[in-house]
Amino acid sequence: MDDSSGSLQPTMENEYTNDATPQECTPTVIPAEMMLQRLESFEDCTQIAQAFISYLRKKDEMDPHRPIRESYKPTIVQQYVYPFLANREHVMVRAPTGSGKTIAFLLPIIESLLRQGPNADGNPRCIVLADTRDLVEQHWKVTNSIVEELDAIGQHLTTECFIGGFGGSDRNSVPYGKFIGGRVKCDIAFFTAGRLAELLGGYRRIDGSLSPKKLSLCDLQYLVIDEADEIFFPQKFSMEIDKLGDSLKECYQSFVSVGKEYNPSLSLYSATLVQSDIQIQRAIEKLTNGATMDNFGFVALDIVRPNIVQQILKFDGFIQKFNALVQLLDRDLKANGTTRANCRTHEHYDYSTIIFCDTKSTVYCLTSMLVMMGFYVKFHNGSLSMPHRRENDVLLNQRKLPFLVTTNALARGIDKPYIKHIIMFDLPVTNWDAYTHRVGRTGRSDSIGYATIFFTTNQVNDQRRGPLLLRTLYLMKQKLPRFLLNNYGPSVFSEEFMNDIQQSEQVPNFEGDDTQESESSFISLAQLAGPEESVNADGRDTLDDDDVLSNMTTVLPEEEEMLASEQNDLSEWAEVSRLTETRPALVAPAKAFTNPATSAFRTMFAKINGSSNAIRDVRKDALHDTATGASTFYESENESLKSDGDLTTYSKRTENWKERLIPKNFKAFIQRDHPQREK
Ligand SMILES: Nc1ncnc2c1ncn2[C@@H]1O[C@H](COP(=O)(O)OP(=O)(O)OP(=O)(O)O)[C@@H](O)[C@H]1O
Repeated sequence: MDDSSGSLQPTMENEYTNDATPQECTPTVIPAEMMLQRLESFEDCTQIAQAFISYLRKKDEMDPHRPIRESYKPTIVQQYVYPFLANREHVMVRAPTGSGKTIAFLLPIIESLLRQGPNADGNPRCIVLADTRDLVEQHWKVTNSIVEELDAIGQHLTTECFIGGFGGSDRNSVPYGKFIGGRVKCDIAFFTAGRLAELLGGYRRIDGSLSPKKLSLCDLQYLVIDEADEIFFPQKFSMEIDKLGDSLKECYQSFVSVGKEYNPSLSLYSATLVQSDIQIQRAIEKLTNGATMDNFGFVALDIVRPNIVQQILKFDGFIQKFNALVQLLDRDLKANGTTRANCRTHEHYDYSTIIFCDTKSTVYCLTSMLVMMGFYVKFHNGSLSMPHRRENDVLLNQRKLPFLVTTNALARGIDKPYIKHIIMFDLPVTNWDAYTHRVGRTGRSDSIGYATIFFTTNQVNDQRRGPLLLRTLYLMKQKLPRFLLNNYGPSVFSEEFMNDIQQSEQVPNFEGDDTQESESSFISLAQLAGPEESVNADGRDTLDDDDVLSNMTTVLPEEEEMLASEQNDLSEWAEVSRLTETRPALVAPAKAFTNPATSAFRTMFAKINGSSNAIRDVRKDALHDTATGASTFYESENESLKSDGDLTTYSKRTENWKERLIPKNFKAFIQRDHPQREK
């Protein structure tokens, strides 16, 4: 035990203290007896420790960017979650991205299931739910790797993974999601929300039929919900969660009727989970047998991420953003020792980059444009078919892919080696939490990562995202750009804190520059982590439209085919528009061009093709000039939120976020000031 007085533990490497925090709160004191229970060493669960250590070592070997570890010990979140799950209690967990939440739940659950011996009826004893197919598949693969290690020491567990997305003939080629006697039979089952609801039976499918029941919850001991705040986000998976709640209630009732107890542990995880979130509270009511917040343990670590160096670049318009993107990608190629001309055939990428956009249409347009300019780039979004996702996955794992353009579909949970740079081409629109998750795709497990954030000055950013961004940077222990501080500081920080800053020569930079990596090959990117002027709206060191156009190369035929076939896959983007036969061909869904946000691209396409008439299926009223495109989009986005009646939800989320209390000294804390849950 580190502190028998039970006082707050500085559990992260973060000794920073500053009294003028945006909001003050007294962290909960950890009772001394609680501190005793944490798992300080893997060897404390001797039976299976070796399997986990061996898995972690192999994982580290796959990514040389990670720190070299002589020995392995549980991360902070793993230490504190362990006692809750070992005692099969309910727990909510908020811990930074890349801090090891997956092992935090797998370790105690696997240990407990192995200790109990074989499962007589074969129904799942643990269900793990996550928000995207990619993440569910990742959890399943991590578990299988550990199961393989366990097999080697004579310990056996079975797993199955159930996700959708394999339509038609693909379904038969999927080697998992197997049924035994028409039922789900395994120890640990992994689901997306839709597949789980479907397999619970009585779930209305798209064709109107009701699904047959293939899954029984009667042996369930653990229900794990990863990215819980996303799963419970209003209107996202509410039908699926209702279905799960109904099935659990049936079990509670049937057990009570025969005088037995049924009380599976519910555990929720996310880097942005908030205990006071009303959606979380409602979900708890649905998914437990009358449990309240008082019956939950709450493990909360702050989102400090000094190992992810974040730089904010400010722009006035869309074209400038694109110019900067091109420059950044060129620098990233240089850091990998290659150039645009050779990037398709480059042997191994030591640093891959993920570019986040807010809409599918921006993803399509950006991908098309970058391909035209000679970059080797693939795209991802929620509509992409599983075979194409798998293709991207393989390319990334083989280090063949330098750039992936995506929506939030890849924002959460994905843990890939070699992702070194995150570019946020758009800031998150509806849910600010996505910021934390997006930048968290790099800097995994204490490695160094870089994130470049594009900030466009417009009304919505001014009113909402500017302050949110400033606050988040502060909480993540990042450098605060002067322009954000001047514009939004007063609405985020106390007067006292602002005065301190104004008097200081330097903009606060809580870590200094020593977080920069020494690897010289990457220094070009690291150097960008300076002030916002590096690539900026002042025209210095940027290309103008004509430069951009002259830099374009013809789309390679196979790339064109790939884009066409991938887009043809997607029913909502089925209509593919080819702009010209003779000039550099561009393939993009016609619908993409009706989004004002992408009007800048459309204008460029028009230039390439000589005349805007060459663009088919473009609504005339959606045509904006490049300078106003982005701001019009943000205004219209605000309008559509209003007209959809979503504005209340949006502001509620925002307010909610503002209410989030971070301990005064940014130290990890654990809350356990409630009575033991009745067993
Ligand atoms: N005890 C440990 N020691 C060293 N590395 C670890 C340890 N536990 C987990 N890791 C590694 O840390 C990485 C991140 O873990 P994980 O994917 O569970 O993060 P996470 O907290 O779930 O992040 P996110 O919020 O993004 O989902 C993984 O590659 C994992 O192998």
